[in-house]
Amino acid sequence: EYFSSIHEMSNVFIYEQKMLQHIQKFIADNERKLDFLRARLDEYESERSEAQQWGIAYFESPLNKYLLSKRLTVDWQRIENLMAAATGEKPLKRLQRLRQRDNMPKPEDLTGTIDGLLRIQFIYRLQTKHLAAGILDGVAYGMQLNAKQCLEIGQQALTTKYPELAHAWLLEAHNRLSSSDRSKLLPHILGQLVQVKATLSDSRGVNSTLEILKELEPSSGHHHNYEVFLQAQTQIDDLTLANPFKEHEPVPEDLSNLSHDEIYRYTCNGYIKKTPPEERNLRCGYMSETHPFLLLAPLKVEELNRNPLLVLYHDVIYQSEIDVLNKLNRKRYERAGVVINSTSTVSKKRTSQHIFIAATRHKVLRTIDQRVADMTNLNMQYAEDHQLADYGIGGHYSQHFDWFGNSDLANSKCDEMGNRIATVLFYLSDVAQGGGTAFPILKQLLKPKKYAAAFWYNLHASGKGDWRNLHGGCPIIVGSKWVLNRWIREYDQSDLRPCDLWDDSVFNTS
Ligand SMILES: O=C(O)CCC(=O)C(=O)O
Ligand SMILES: [Fe+2]
Repeated sequence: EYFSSIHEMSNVFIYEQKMLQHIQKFIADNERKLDFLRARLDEYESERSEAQQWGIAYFESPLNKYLLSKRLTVDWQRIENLMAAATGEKPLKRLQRLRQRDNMPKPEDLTGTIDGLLRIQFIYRLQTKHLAAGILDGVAYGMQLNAKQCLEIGQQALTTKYPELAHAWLLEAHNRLSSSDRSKLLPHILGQLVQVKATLSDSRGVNSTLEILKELEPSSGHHHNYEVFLQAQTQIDDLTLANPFKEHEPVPEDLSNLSHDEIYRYTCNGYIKKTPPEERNLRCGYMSETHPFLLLAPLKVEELNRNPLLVLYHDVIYQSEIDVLNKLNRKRYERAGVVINSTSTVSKKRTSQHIFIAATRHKVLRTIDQRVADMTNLNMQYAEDHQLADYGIGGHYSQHFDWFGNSDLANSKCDEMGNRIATVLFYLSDVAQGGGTAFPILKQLLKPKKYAAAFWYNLHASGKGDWRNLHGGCPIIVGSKWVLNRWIREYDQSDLRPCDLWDDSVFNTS
């Protein structure tokens, strides 16, 4: 979807360093040329002023005649050639080549970046004035956005689906106007505000604004005087102060009656969570019951939900194993980069990158699977390939079920291995801010914790998909996220998780 992987960003950051060197070369080449031309200018001027002192007698000397004719032929020709020559072509070509590289951000990546930022702002209810001041969810990053950048974000918020955020960004652009960009940007801000009003079906103050905008148009013949600007200025206040509104909708008092999108959002941002009485019965401790080996090496397990079961195992993957996964990941990734050369494919890969690796590829993958078998008491012979996923800034995976529904069944995704009975999700990295795994119906938000793994069943004992395990990866605010999915299939689990006609979903009403 967009330019987001930290790996790619650091690559193009290095290219930018080279691009700076090419500008330096370009400037140096041109300066040398200008220095040469300046020297000739001085030289010819002094020769001419000498000639002028001589007067007409100057031309009587054959030597002077020679000098003048030489100048006007050979020397001036050289100067003409030099002036006509494209100087700095080489650094320019090199610069262009760098900018044409596949992994350079394209215009659609820029809009994607802004979309990601708006999604983060919307989901985590971040305030525009904080974002513009470089504060992300309470953490200050020591940078500021200028009026023009705020205007650009506001414009895009309007074309996407966030008119309230557009409004807030346009006001922020207005607050951040400097005296030098005021005359240029103010009309744009006002024009966009009028469109926001139209989107919000609020016509108050729109007509008078349109009149002012007409006055501000360069073609209107009016000189841009201070008066009109003052009017425009107060118009912004009229447009907004008269109609104060919130950039984020108020949090509903009753969070139990919302759409899937909304409960997911309120779980990501922490408004939906278990109450202390709901948490009271959950256990936490060392698990040693599933496998004899675990009596020797018990696993630290935290129960996050009882029915349906959702648990988090701590410290169940090692750094040495993550290092191997990283190598396997990188190799595959580079190869994919060579095969895929159409731009859209490249930009799609940037959302969050998923790759599947067969357990046969490396011993470590089989060791991990043995541990998963101990953790889940399930048979790993019928599991899908290991799936590694990378998320960058703003990267997310909206709410979904891991089990296959009827349409997937029809597509025969659910082959002889059956449906996905359970999921084990390993966190291979910490995430600085955001990026939790949200289970809105279970009211749980799992913060990625490196070396930990979440485990849950996707199916009821009857084999029917359990919709209570609706979940998703919340957008990353700061940092990147790397996970490993183990999807375990139904086939051959009957000894371990006996099939049952009994369907526990009937106890859950909604
Ligand atoms: O990244 C996450 O937190 C969730 C990932 C997930 O649900 C999936 O890959 O199916
Ligand atoms: Fe999932």
